[in-house]
Amino acid sequence: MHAIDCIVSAPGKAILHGEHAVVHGKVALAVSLNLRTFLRLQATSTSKVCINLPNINTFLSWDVSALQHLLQDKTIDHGNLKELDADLVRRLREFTGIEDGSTDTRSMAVSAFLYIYFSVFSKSKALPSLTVTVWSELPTGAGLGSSAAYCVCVAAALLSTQGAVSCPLGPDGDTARWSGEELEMINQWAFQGERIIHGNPSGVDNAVSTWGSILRYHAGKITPLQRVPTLRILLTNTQVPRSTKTLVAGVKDKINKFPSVLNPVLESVDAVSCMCEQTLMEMAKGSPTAEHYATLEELMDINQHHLNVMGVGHPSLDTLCTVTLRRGLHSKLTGAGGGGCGITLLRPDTDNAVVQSTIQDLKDTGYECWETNIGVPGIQLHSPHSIKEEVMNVFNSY
Ligand SMILES: Nc1ncnc2c1ncn2[C@@H]1O[C@H](COP(=O)(O)OP(=O)(O)O)[C@@H](O)[C@H]1O
Ligand SMILES: C[C@@](O)(CCOP(=O)(O)O)CC(=O)O
Ligand SMILES: [Mg+2]
Repeated sequence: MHAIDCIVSAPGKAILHGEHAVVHGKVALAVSLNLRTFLRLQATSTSKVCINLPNINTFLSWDVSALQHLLQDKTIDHGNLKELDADLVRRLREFTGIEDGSTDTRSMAVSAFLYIYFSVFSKSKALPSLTVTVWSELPTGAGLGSSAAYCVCVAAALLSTQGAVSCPLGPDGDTARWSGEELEMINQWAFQGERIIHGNPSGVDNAVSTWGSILRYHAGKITPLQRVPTLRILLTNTQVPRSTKTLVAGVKDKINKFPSVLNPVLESVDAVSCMCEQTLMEMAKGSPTAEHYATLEELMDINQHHLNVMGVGHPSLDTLCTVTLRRGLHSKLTGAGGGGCGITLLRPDTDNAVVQSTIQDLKDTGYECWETNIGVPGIQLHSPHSIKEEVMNVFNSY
């Protein structure tokens, strides 16, 4: 089979409320971020599948014939996106030598790519020869959904090149989006990749990366928030590395150990998400008041305490909260926690001098910090001339 060239990009996300609780069926609110992952797929005639992942210093290739061998006598149930195909996972492990439960960056990225590649192309007569290069503006493993943006890009590019979804870019178009039905398919395949990387993902990250904007996510149900006030958010990366898979597993262990203690905490997080949603809707209807912002700030403080109770806090995140509170600003971790990133809510009238001093305080602590834009579009298809020079330069160096 001959693949078709394409370039796609998908955004990262910040979870306003509900991380971890969402894995256990509670409500989460999440927003897309203006930091994107870009993927270029090139059809080749080298009889090889090559992946270039410069963010994680991984450059690998396999002979298509060896990959074809792995699929021998294997039937893949394409309709079953409810769970991972355990036999395919086992074959992949044997082929790559990656151990079960591995949480190292390279193993997870390679396994997720190969899993989606095999599943998508196993229907085709022959596996295609191609080169995939992925480069991201997102920090990897820092709570901003880089794994989901990666999986959404891989799923969209492979499904497009296979023909399972269209290539909606016209001859003169710069960027294009897929139909709702096609996005649903991309999202489901990306979720399979997230299962490899997160172990037991809720699906909120891949949903935001696929659809973009601001979403309420509850037990697989995705509801875009129609009207929200403009939110100003400061993002801080504590630079403390952590693994989502390990943190998610740790919360599950705690719930199993102390169900009567942890279940009410999850219920309370659910209430925080719902109250935040309600407040945002009220703010969008009329003119937002200082009281509305005070409520949003208090909810952030409460949820940060919940997350500490779940065991996903970190001294670096405590420092973030303390440093920002000295300037009157409220913060919480975002994503899986254990280090990684936090968000700080700014009011529309927060003085620029206060913002700049806070950013400086956090930089002095050794953190990266910047004001971000939220609510950007989800997965997109790009023409090569619409891609930023910086990204094209990365692509062209492989
Ligand atoms: N640009 C990228 N290139 C290759 N792998 C990536 C990229 N972005 C994310 N990943 C994969 O996702 C993993 C990080 O996922 P995770 O621990 O869920 O953190 P987060 O999603 O918060 O960034 C990395 O270890 C890697 O396997
Ligand atoms: C902790 C969790 O709620 C979000 C994880 O986000 P991230 O991988 O840390 O960006 C897990 C999930 O929803 O699958
Ligand atoms: Mg992730």
